[in-house]
Amino acid sequence: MIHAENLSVSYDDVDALADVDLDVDEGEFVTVVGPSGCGKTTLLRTIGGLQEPTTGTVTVDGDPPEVAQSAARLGFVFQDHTLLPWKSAVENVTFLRRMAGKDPDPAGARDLLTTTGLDGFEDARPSELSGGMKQRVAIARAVHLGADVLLMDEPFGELDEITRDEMGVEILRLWRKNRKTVVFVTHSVPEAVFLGDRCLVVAADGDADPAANGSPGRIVAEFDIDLSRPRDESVFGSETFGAQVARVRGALHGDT
Ligand SMILES: Nc1ncnc2c1ncn2[C@@H]1O[C@H](COP(=O)(O)OP(=O)(O)OP(=O)(O)O)[C@@H](O)[C@H]1O
Repeated sequence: MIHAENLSVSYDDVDALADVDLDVDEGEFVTVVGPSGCGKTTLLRTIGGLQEPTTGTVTVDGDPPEVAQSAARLGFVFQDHTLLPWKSAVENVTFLRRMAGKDPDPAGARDLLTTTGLDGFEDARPSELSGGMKQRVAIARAVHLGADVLLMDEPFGELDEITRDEMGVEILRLWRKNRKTVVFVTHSVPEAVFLGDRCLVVAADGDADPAANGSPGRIVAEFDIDLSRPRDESVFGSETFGAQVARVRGALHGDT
């Protein structure tokens, strides 16, 4: 579904990403974990057609990302939820479909808001919602758009740990139901392991030494996550989960 080959991205004086080869299958949930500044957002933006690669190519279902984006086949969920403050939750959810020229389907949007735990808040404005609730609206909006691919950049980064765990369970439930292809960027190793079929570790040389900089991020390790599905909070206490988290942490610290 997503294919990237020999991808590198440089900004004016920063080499952000290099040598990325990546294939994500249809319906797969891939997580990307790595330290701050290693190029995770750059990777996601490049897959989404928001950033031009310096070298290499990316395709989404065989098309350039810009084509996939304009056909509303890509949905984005970012850390700052970018809801329209003057619109209600349900209007925010229907907005992108309307913009894409699709039937806005408010009844479907209301169902989706119920599924994401926002029953009774469909007509509330963003200012009346907590951070977690706003993020649920943003996720419902991306799913409602009907995109095949969801690109999520630290969507739970601003949330407290308990809400974050709940949102993880929620997103897996939605994913099971809608079977999207997901690329999910996070700083959190446990989150990356809990959510993913596969976890990519991105790091740059010198990440262990924050004073060193200048080298681009690369995919330095990749793990198939060996945890059965469906997964819920009970997974967190399991030995297998702990072992997988340790393996990913090891790779982040350069122990591969
Ligand atoms: N528009 C830009 N112009 C110049 N440099 C940029 C730009 N966007 C990102 N960078 C630089 O590229 C590198 C990678 O940034 P990126 O945001 O992709 O990393 P990240 O892993 O997502 O970081 P974080 O986890 O903190 O969000 C960093 O050195 C960053 O400062």
